[in-house]
Amino acid sequence: MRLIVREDPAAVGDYIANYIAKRINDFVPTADKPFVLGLPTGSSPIPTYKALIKLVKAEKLTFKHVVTFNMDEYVGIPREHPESYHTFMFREFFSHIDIPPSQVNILDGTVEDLVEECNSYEERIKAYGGIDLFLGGIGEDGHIAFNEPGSSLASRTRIKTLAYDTILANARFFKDDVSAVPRMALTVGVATILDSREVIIAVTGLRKALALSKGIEGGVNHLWTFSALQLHPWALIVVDEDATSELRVKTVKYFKSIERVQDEVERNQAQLKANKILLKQMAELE
Ligand SMILES: N[C@@H]1[C@@H](O)[C@H](O)[C@@H](COP(=O)(O)O)O[C@@H]1O
Repeated sequence: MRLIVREDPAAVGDYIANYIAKRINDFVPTADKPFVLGLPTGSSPIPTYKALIKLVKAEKLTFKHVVTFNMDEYVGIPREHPESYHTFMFREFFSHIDIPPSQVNILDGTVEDLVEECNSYEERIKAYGGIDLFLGGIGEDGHIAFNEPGSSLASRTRIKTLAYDTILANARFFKDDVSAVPRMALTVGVATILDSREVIIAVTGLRKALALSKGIEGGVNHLWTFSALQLHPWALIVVDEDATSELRVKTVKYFKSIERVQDEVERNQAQLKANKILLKQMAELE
């Protein structure tokens, strides 16, 4: 696991957007071999979406050959509802980039057979060869997607009853009317996320500080489902300064030193490469 600390949510968004853009561009996706990207809703990924939109508008990135799978969706509110995750994704992201809507996958919480919807979602992910990179956020209680405290760490896409904490936290999107917040959701499981080749989590703000420390400094624990990422070989957590408030100074220093050393290694490698090119040019001149 790596932890990257940036000053504020905007800097977190820029870092993640550039990281994702590099991954997609290096992958060189085609129609036959698309890049498969997992995506979240919530306020945490908004700066990332804004920065990705800028990259697309500057023609430094295209989503033409990217297929997306969203983490979750409420049960029982229509897709057109202003607070459905379907509406959120098109409003905040998809309608501003060049992704063909047919390449967007979002769970449908309005179908009659919800179990079948969840099972076929897993099948669709498998049919694409799995998710290359899953971007996520976390709840204040450390949940990832809608894997509420106590969720199985081996869980797959399924129906979940929301925790009261989550209902209260999400009431802000429903004019603070707690009774209007759906009680259930469809969500990818912890194991679905762990299966992806790479996971990036954005954590910003003081209210996420306790969850961040539990997830990073505590053990793997189903009460803080985000902590399961400790089992992932390629997990990157990108946070702002406020979110580090509950971490030990030593933890923050440790992860900052890793980034510093890595930057040094990359600089040295770039210098070595430049030296080699120079030597080759000199040899050709002789
Ligand atoms: N299902 C979503 C999660 O995927 C998201 O991570 C969380 C945090 O949202 P925010 O980023 O707005 O704090 O909200 C919901 O519970």
